[in-house]
Amino acid sequence: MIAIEDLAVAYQRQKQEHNALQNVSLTVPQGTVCAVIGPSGCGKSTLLKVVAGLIKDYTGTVRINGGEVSPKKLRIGFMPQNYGLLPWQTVAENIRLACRIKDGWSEEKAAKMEALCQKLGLTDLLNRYPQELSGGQQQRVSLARVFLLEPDILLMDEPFSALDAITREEMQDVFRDLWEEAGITTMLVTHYVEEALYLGQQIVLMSGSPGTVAEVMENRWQGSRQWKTTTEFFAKSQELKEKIKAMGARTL
Ligand SMILES: Nc1ncnc2c1ncn2[C@@H]1O[C@H](COP(=O)(O)OP(=O)(O)OP(=O)(O)O)[C@@H](O)[C@H]1O
Repeated sequence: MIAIEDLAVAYQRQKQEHNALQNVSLTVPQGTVCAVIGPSGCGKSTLLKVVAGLIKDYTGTVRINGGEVSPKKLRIGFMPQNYGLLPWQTVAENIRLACRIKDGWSEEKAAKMEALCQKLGLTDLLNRYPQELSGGQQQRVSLARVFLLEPDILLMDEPFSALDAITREEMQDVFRDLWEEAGITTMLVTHYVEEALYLGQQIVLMSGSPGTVAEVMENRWQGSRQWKTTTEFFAKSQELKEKIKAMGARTL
């Protein structure tokens, strides 16, 4: 579980403090996906960086499974928008990387990696380098790496936004299938309201600036392909887009 209470973050710019986040409180229950949406610059990435332990200078409390945010003690899976692959390492080396650092390598991990690669269609690409792959393939490598790690929490910062619409939807399904098996507590930052409505059990709408939680919605249809084709889904998407537009931002 991720529990955030009264979080505030300020950045220093030109010798002045600028509040990026203020009064942010939210809870992500164990084994659920929380989708965070909101206008550009409202502090979504800042929020993820705090939970990832990358930003330590904040006020308020952030607890993961009841304890402090400690990347040394916890397994934190982080998927950035640009996939975060090392260009000088092959696909296989990239997938093994996080596991090797955390646990060393084992036969069990090798078997799990083989199964994941088969599921993700990566078996024939293992000796290639990231720059020899399409965006969708790179995204699959990034997913294989993070699911092989079996993290305590998974943080995804606009993971599918660099992909074309068809590949993006395909990758949402791939993620949904992997997540359903692993049930990892996940925070997903996205610009796409449809993605939030498809993948998030909880949808957190943030407003800026400083960024704060404007609304929290429960979404009991999460993960349902059928829900994506309903007029209700379309209406809900429009409603969310209007809310974000009303905050003075463009959304997709
Ligand atoms: N390192 C930094 N130093 C100073 N200001 C920063 C820094 N990083 C972000 N900011 C500012 O903090 C605010 C929140 O930024 P953040 O990247 O968290 O927003 P975001 O909601 O993720 O934006 P986007 O949707 O465009 O990616 C913005 O006003 C941004 O300009």
